[in-house]
Amino acid sequence: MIDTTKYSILSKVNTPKDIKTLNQNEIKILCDDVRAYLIDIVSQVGGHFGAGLGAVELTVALHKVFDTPNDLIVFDTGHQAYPHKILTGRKEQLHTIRQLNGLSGFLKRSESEYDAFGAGHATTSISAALGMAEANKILLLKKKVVAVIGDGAMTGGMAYEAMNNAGINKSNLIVVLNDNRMSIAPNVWQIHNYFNEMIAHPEYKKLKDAVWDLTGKLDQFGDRIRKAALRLERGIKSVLTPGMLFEALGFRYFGPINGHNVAQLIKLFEYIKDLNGPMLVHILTEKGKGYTPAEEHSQKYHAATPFDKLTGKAIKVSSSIPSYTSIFGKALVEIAKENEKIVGITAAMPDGTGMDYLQNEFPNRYYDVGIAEEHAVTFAAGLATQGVIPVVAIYSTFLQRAYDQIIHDVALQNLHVVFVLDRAGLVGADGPTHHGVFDLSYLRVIPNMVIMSPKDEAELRNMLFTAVNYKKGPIAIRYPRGNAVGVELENGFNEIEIGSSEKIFDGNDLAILAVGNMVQYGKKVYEKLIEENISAELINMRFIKPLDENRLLEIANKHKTIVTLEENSLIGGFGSAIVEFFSDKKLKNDILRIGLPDQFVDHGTQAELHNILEIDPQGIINKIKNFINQK
Ligand SMILES: Cc1ncc(C[n+]2csc(CCOP(=O)(O)OP(=O)(O)O)c2C)c(N)n1
Ligand SMILES: CC(=O)[C@@H](O)[C@H](O)COP(=O)(O)O
Ligand SMILES: [Mg+2]
Repeated sequence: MIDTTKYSILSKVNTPKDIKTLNQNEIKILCDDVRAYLIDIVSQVGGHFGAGLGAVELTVALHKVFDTPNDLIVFDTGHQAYPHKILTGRKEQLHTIRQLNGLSGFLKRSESEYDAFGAGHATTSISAALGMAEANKILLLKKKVVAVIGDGAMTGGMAYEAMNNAGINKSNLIVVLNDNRMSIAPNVWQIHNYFNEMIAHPEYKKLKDAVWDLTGKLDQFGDRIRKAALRLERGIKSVLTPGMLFEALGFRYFGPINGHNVAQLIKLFEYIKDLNGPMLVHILTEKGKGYTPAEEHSQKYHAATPFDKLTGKAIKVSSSIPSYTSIFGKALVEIAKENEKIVGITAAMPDGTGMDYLQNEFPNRYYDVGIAEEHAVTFAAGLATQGVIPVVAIYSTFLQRAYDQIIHDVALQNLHVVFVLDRAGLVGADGPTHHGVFDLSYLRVIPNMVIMSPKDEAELRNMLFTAVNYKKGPIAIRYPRGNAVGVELENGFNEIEIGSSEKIFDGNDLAILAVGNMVQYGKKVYEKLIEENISAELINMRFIKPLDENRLLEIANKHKTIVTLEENSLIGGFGSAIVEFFSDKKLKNDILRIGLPDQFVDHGTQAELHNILEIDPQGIINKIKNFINQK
């Protein structure tokens, strides 16, 4: 908890109405206070960092000029909204952010009337804001609507779908493009290259200088001509800069302007807020602005664990057990060394997915397509038609974006695409927008799809090797966020027979069928039940599709009670597959499905959430005992 009274102006600001009365100098101090407070809090509790630092002046200017919450500000993605939370009545709670029962790490309508639209996934803001702008027309409302979107989120196709629609409708909508040239990693936005080439182009420079010299010679007309020339230069720039792209989509383009000059931002927003039609304000900012380590290493400080404010060094020592992500990244390089047909694809998440290992080793076999998951999948399908083996690494939650592409472009054509779903299961602090809890359900219904989940990092390596060599169609591997188990890794790889399972422990009283990381909980449950003289046969099913049917028939004959364990929604997940199998075979066993309920799960640590949802060992045991004792 930080005492906010030490911030001279922020201590007097609780909601945007308190900003309206501040003068220009107090506004500047408020920006410094918000930045300092953000650094204080995130250094203590961790969270998203660089983006918020880069959005301080923008956020202050927006709440200064617009009448929020009546006027609507729609932040894209939401990780940059900590300054927004500080200025909209939540500064005292900021230290609870992303913690159980604390503030959400993103925008959440149920958390605040100032959060016009929920966020978490990128590139939704313009579409949502356009909906609000059109609602204004239909309901004869007078609300101003502003979308705030980063250059990374602008690599998502939905942004152009929305802008096209806004242009056609001539909607009253302001889009602020917060351009810091960064996504999480350096951004892959071709517009940046165009912009750089144009401004750097000698012809552009000659033209600009010629105009400037000309006005110098006509100095008897003094500044009037120079000002006209400046307008001309701006006109040329807006033709030659990204402005042309947005102007073509029907947006009036303003910029690029300095996104850290709060006075200039206020002046511009005051000038445009009552104009009609779609407008785009292009601001240039620095991710991590105001905190040197975050300015110098903005990819590293995109999100931070608690750190020493003076040195920037992380306080928590990381575990010696490797993450599943790093195991995947290293294994992919090992396998790619022996198979030149393999390429890796990420949707703007190279280090989050571990694809950065391939990027470093084989840069010309690595693709960062931007925040464009839909494109990533169909791009992979195109590669696969030519015999290339694409490994598409996309978080479980973000792969939801590309559902039709998986069905229509990959599975229907039975193309060999390897899907690697990191962050499968409950991810923890990022909460319901990021939990990867539906992939077993959404993939299992797709014909031709093979789905497997490793019990530990050694099995992950072999599953990746198996998937790359499968060749008969689409195949997916899913594993959780965080550290693996800490088992010994073998040298090389062993292919796993598709649809095969593995007996971990024998037992006579009941059978536990587990997939993925839940096998580890199954082991703990086995050990605790043995202490109570209950012997549970534990099977690592490995494949959610196809199922090991021979194993299931053997289990059905041997045990009356069967328990399934998965970290996925129970609806349509692994347990559902087992129930379907037993029903189709007219088998009369008692089946207890343990997994995630039909609800959105809030944020907290993974352990806290497992405990609350009773999918941790003790919760599983309680459920098994209750089930066995049921009449
Ligand atoms: C659909 C989707 N894919 C990936 C992500 C992961 N992600 C979160 S923030 C981010 C980069 C956003 O870059 P930008 O919009 O430029 O914002 P900045 O962090 O630079 O302020 C990415 C890729 C996401 N939130 N949503
Ligand atoms: C805002 C966003 O979507 C990403 O920053 C995400 O929070 C990353 O998740 P991990 O921390 O699990 O990589
Ligand atoms: Mg950016």
